[in-house]
Amino acid sequence: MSADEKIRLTDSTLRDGSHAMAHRFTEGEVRGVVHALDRAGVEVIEVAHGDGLGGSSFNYGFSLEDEIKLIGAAVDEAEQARIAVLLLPGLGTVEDLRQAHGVGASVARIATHCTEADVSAQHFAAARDLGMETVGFLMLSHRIGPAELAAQARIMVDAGAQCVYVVDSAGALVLGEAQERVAALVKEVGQEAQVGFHGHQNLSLGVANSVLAVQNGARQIDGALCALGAGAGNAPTEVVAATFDRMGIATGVDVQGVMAAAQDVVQPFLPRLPFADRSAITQGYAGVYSSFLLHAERAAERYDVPAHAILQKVGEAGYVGGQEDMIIDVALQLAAERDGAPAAP
Ligand SMILES: C[C@H](O)CC(=O)C(=O)O
Ligand SMILES: [Mn+2]
Repeated sequence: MSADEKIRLTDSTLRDGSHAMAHRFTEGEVRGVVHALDRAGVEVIEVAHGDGLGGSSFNYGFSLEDEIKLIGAAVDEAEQARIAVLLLPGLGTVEDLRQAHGVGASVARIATHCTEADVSAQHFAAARDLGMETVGFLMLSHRIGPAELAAQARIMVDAGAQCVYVVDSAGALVLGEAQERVAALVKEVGQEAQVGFHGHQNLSLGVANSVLAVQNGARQIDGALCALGAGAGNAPTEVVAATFDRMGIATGVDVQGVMAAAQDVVQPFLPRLPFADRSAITQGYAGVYSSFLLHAERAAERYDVPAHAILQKVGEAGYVGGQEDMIIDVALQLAAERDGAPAAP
């Protein structure tokens, strides 16, 4: 990496943080966060339902406010930052992408399970036709090895992705595991596209893994203010910015500005600070999708079984995003075992 090369930080407080907020962001909160991040020099700010465009539903949780309205408000508030949206093919549609683009979103992040990059082709093509910048998101990247993951990144780049992310959705990658995956992607697609890293804090390694990602060639890194994100949260943007600055890794971000944004803008509206409690640690330990946390907590309360026990079983079963209903199934099985009833077939 040359000394004048900058690492681009994308802040996902207003998208991944939507999980931790049970998708209850108000327009005022969105405007406040975008204003602070934009003035601090963060180049890309992601805004959407936690599960991406079209996520507001019974299965994933209803948004308080219409996401297209929130995206439009973010665009209106930003002076230099570009507004990104996330889209999971099958959950969000090309029409959702058009609407987001229509109100000014200019970066399309298309997310698939790490083995299913092929379902993203139509969405990358649509995003490129709209003139949007394209980013691929390989979720639950710990589930497959570096070579297989690089092959999936190749599919996304051939479909039109300009950057592909190693997405540690479960916060399960431990240091070298993150590093190897990033290096494999850089080797496979580095001539044509950038590589990014999206870390979660379930094992408290989001920041360390982000540093290793940069040292292995990643050029885009995600964070969220106050770590606001699913599970124990994301790598905190303000900590990533401060750490990178200490290491001489240029981001163009004003460290004092993002620290102030976290403490003065985000912290006051948080229902709870993201925290590596037993459930969130279990997510990292057992490799569970971070956004399953609130679903597991609700099922735990309803069926009077521990959330961490549900998450452990969910990890053993290998469920992926979109299988939120299986959390109820697992909770019912645990309740039946507790009551001495025969387990369901
Ligand atoms: C839809 C997920 O929340 C995307 C993400 O941020 C992750 O997998 O991590
Ligand atoms: Mn995430």
